[in-house]
Amino acid sequence: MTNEIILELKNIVKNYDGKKQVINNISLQIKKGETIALVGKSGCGKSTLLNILGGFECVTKGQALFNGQEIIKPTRQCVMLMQNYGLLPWKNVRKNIEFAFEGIKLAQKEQQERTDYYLGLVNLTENEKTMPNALSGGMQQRVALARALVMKPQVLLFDEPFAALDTFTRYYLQDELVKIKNEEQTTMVLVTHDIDEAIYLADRIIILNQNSGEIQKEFQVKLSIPRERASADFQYYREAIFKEFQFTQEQQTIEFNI
Ligand SMILES: Nc1ncnc2c1ncn2[C@@H]1O[C@H](COP(=O)(O)OP(=O)(O)OP(=O)(O)O)[C@@H](O)[C@H]1O
Repeated sequence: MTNEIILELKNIVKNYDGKKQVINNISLQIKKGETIALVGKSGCGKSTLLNILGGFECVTKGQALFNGQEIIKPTRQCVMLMQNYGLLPWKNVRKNIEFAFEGIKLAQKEQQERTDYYLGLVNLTENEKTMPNALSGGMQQRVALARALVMKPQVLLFDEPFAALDTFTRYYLQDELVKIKNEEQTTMVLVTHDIDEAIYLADRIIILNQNSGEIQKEFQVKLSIPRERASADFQYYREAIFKEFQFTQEQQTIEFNI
């Protein structure tokens, strides 16, 4: 991670159709190479914040900047990976990855080399001719990851990337992300409901508050990489984050006593 700021939110406010503010005066600076996890209860605005960073939503007030420039539309420098992978079912793995080169001028040789490299990085070299419907969910997500990486983006945005996968596939893909982070120094912002995933991957965890639309708390995760899920230090962060959620629960009115 460097000290250079790559993404910056300056006092942003977001409301849809003039309704309640989903995001209320959030400011955030993200450094080049940093991994940020956005967590919070359902509806607190995590995806909205990610969509603003990706250029899919505009802010109502304030500024969202990428390398100092206002974010106005999605670009190949800041790529979003969705939960549903978005693969083209009629193209094999290799062709799905190469699809990323559509519309850009890049020498054939460079396209081939990049595709080979990232197929290897996500461990899919042997499956390059396989069609998406013959791949497991985890493999499909790895294809989507490789397709994003061949563009050599500066930022990867993930909206609950592994939520649909079983626990062990999720662990495996989390390790893939750690590997990519080490090898590519890509800045990553991920929305997740999984506290362990946040602690395992992030340099910083941002908890958004559902009621106020503000940042409720920030945790700097000062654990060395690779992280040990069963370690006492890991548990320390789990407890601290769970406490944060319980704390807000105590503020709510209890509707049922069973
Ligand atoms: N395009 C939209 N138009 C109107 N309202 C929207 C739109 N997108 C999101 N919202 C509303 O904004 C609020 C925040 O939604 P958002 O999807 O950002 O939350 P989230 O924290 O990602 O939720 P979840 O964890 O359930 O995915 C919700 O109340 C949602 O209904």
